Amino acid sequence: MSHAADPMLSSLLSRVDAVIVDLDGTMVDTMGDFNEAINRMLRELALPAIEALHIEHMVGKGSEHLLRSVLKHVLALDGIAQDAIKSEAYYPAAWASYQRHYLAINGQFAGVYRGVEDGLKALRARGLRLACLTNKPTDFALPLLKSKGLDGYFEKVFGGDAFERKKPDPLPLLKTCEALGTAPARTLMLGDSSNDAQAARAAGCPVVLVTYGYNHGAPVQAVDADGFVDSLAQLT
Ligand SMILES: O=C(O)COP(=O)(O)O
Ligand SMILES: [Mg+2]
Repeated sequence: MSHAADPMLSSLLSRVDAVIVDLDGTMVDTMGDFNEAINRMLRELALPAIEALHIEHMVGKGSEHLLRSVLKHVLALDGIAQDAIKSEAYYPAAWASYQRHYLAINGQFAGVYRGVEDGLKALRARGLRLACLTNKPTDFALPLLKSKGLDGYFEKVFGGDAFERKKPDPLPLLKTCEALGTAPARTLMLGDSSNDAQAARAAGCPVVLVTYGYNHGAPVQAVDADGFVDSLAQLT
């Protein structure tokens, strides 16, 4: 599908040397993987199942945060101190089980969004350097990118465990710019959620968000960003 060139996007792309691309909700629709791995883990721990819709609102701040939110939800906890202790008691077993199940199904219930490969090819054709920066653990991200044929586009891939803090903290973006050797002001963040946008703003990177990903159940257009695209193909 061809898209009319967007003057705002063209101007933005002409002012950057590199693009940092988010993974979940931006390149790959991983909700099926999250749903499958989480519910296999819950079954193993004899806990109640959770619906995909609830999971979608919990994705974005890394797997540790996701699991803590899931445990709190299925244990129907209300946040008092006693509940935190109860939820934490499940956490080590939940984390071990979740990792095992996620790695076993990684990519099987996930698909690359339409327009992603065309968009990445176009960015490379402009001579832009590409890095993937996700809050997903690096050990989940690397095999996923490979199985979806996306690994070859990126010079660097950093997961949520690569640095001391995750997005929305600016640190992972600043470290990625450092690894690419590019100035933050000339490095575009391409993501799907407020985590990506807040991290980009704080790092001094321009930011464009896709409109189809996971933004904690909130409308992404309300997030402070430099632009929005319905498909990465709009970057062509
Ligand atoms: O795993 C997550 O929490 C989200 O990952 P993302 O940073 O690629 O969107
Ligand atoms: Mg994302």
